[in-house]
Amino acid sequence: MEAEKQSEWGPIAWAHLSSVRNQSPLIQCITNFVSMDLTANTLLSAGASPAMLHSSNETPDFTPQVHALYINVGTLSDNWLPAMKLAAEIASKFKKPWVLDPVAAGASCFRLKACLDLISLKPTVIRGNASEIIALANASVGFTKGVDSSHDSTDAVEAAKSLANSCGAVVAVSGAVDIVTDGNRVVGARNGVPMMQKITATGCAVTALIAAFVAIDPLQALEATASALAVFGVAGEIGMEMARGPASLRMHLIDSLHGLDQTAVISRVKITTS
Ligand SMILES: Nc1ncnc2c1ncn2[C@@H]1O[C@H](COP(=O)(O)OP(=O)(O)OP(=O)(O)O)[C@@H](O)[C@H]1O
Ligand SMILES: Cc1ncsc1CCO
Ligand SMILES: [Mg+2]
Repeated sequence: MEAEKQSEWGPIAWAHLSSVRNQSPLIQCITNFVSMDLTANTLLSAGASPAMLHSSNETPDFTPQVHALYINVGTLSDNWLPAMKLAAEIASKFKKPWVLDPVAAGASCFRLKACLDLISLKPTVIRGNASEIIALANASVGFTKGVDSSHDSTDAVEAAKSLANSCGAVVAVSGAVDIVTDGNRVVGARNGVPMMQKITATGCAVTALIAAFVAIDPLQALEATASALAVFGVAGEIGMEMARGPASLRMHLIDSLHGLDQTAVISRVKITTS
């Protein structure tokens, strides 16, 4: 599923979604309380199988069985961090892809250090908003308005490349244009609608979708990540045609993701290589 031309991205995204539907990868999610419902429903709608298991007592048995691990620090607390680190270590040991959502990375020293420690455990993909990626690349607090971004994704291209080069992960920055880089190649996905920012945890949910796409194509994490972001954006666009506001968009986005067909994906996916 190597991508060279813009016109090839629609079929690439469709191939990823089809594989997720056919293979139904098991995704362990250690995620925040706000996002659990939307995240699990997003994965189910896409055809994946979510499991919100986070106890360090069961991770040694469970993590080796999963197809990918998703870690999100949104409602981080002292006792969850060791469980996150243990799961990441086991995922790496068993060569399972794992994906990090560094929610509000720049909000506090505790959160920034937790994210940097997790990054040292070699995530396959990191997906954040622009302020989160800038905070990580600079290893400094600030740059953020809590969990929301105070930057555009295009402000974070160099930060994303620098972070990708320093840690070896594919780095994605969400926004009006979703940017994905492995430190060398940079692609932009232009799907989605601004109203998606008005539903809490859409970022968390799309990071889980990235984990499902990477689960079925772990050797091409950049292609899988860009495809997941574009597919989620297409579901948002189609959902917006029926929505009256954020609450109904949440419902229609999930319905649209479940119902996406080949024609819609191939005709709507807007990914460009810069
Ligand atoms: N202006 C925009 N136009 C189109 N789509 C957007 C826009 N801003 C964000 N999105 C989409 O909304 C989703 C969430 O991205 P966002 O950057 O808001 O994440 P986030 O800040 O991490 O969210 P959260 O913390 O609530 O999970 C992504 O799929 C992204 O592509
Ligand atoms: C609002 C909120 N606070 C911590 S996590 C979260 C969900 C969006 O990131
Ligand atoms: Mg977020």
